[in-house]
Amino acid sequence: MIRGYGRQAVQAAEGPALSAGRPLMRWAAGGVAAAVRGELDGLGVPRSKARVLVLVGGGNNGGDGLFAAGLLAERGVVVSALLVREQVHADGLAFARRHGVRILVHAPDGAPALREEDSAGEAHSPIPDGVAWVREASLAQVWVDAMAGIGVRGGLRGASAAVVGVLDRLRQGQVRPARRVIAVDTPSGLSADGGVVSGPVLRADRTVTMGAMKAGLLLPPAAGLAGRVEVLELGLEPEFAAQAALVERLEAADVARLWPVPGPGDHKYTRGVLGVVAGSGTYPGAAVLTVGAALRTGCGMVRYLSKDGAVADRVLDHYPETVTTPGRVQALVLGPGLSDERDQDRVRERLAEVDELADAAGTPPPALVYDAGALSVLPQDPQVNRRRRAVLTPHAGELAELLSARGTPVDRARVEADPARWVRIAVEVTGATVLLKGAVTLIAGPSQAFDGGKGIRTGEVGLLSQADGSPWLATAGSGDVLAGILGALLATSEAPVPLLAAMAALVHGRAAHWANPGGPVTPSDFVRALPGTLAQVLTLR
Ligand SMILES: NC(=O)C1=CN([C@@H]2O[C@H](COP(=O)(O)OP(=O)(O)OC[C@H]3O[C@@H](n4cnc5c(N)ncnc54)[C@H](O)[C@@H]3O)[C@@H](O)[C@H]2O)[C@@H](O)CC1
Ligand SMILES: [K+]
Repeated sequence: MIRGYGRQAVQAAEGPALSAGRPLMRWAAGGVAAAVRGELDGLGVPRSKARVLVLVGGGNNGGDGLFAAGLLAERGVVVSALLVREQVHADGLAFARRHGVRILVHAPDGAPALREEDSAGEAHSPIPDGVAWVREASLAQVWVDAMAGIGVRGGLRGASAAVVGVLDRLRQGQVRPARRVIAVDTPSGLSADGGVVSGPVLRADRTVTMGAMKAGLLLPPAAGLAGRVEVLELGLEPEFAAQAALVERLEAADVARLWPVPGPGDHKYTRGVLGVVAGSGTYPGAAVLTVGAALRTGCGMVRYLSKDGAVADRVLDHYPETVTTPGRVQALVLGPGLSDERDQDRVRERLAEVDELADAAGTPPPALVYDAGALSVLPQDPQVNRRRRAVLTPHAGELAELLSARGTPVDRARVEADPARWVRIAVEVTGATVLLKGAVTLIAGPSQAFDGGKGIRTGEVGLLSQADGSPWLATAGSGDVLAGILGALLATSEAPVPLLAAMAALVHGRAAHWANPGGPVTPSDFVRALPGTLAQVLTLR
């Protein structure tokens, strides 16, 4: 489980360590310098030709950058530090100077002039705007962004913002992409607390974050600017364990631990039966994908309940193990491949039938996945949805539509600008668990949905963020597969619904990768890859 912390928690965790005199900044700088050396090696740059530009802000983030600059220069790398503030970390600056880092000073906010220090760091010779540091930037194979970390307030302004603008233009104009950007702690300008991007940010290839993962690095859209994120723990694990996280992310080992693996005493009914109401004359393939995904995720039985004979025949052609007679189910997937009003009537009818069967047997009504065409038939009463373990699987556009139809007007762009906020609002408005699909999938659930669950002490935060799939996953039919995986999990496990949704997202993303690592995949490919993916994940149990 990866836990993402906000600024307050980081400060609370670091405070005692700093008071105890632990040299956190030196360790942090050591990690940054190692990451820079790793990137230079990856680019095949010999140490004698290596050039690095470090962007230095006025706080401790800049301090990390200055110490890292000194450590690199000590090893023979040509390092320039561009100070975007007049006052920077004094010890860091002294250290950098001592090791021969070239110091360039950006003038105060807004002013165009730049100056360069002489080797003693005393006399400053004015130099024309854009000459020294832009030349250095274009020569450097690695840029290190240490302008601001968790101490940033609002979007980048002044010299920092201007520097990002220049570097972005420089990067765009270059044919040769052989350069890496490493962000220190966070890409400067991003908040540790959330995923909103409120100003210019230098997109990083890699972020070395200090002490623990920051919530903002797990949340879109900010997460998309951080590149590969690695945590430098700095021995602060016990301190962070005592802090509250803002968001969580399941890893494969968590999924393995939580997965409903059948025991010797199980039979098809104890394992769980899933009903599927999906597919139509217009989109028959959705039924095949949803049923296939559910079967290959593993449940006792899948009942295909849509009463469209032609679609049912197609499903049976692909999966003869599908049962097409009505009967009791523990979970129901509603909506993939359904679109018009007639389809929605069908959803209501099938749901009523299934509920009647459960009622007659005195068993709880099935848990529900509302996907695509079924989102519009979700009951208005949040209590109803909460009670019956309902989960919605919209993308941003569908979420905006759903909220707008329920008296909370919002459009797709606003959802995409702050999905963590809107997914929580959607939980409040609907009472359901909401899985918001995207490059990063966010899951939020009503607090009750996290309760109990066989002593599972994960998922307490109420917000989960999964980034398991590659952009190749964004293809028609991908959501039908996710709905099938999730349905199978809901039918077979009583774990808290948000955890099941996060598990489904992880397995979905991994199966797509497993089907064809690094290349294009079709949903049919990743349905086929599901059993192998799961077997691999379960080795971590
Ligand atoms: N607390 C600690 O001892 C440790 C902190 N570390 C580093 O210290 C950082 C936190 O340091 P600080 O609290 O000093 O804060 P930061 O250095 O993250 O941010 C403060 C700096 O950003 C500038 N700034 C703030 N908002 C801005 C805006 N909108 N536009 C432009 N500039 C802006 C400030 O003027 C100041 O120069 C962490 O992110 C991490 O990199 C590490 O050295 C590990 C140990
Ligand atoms: K930074």
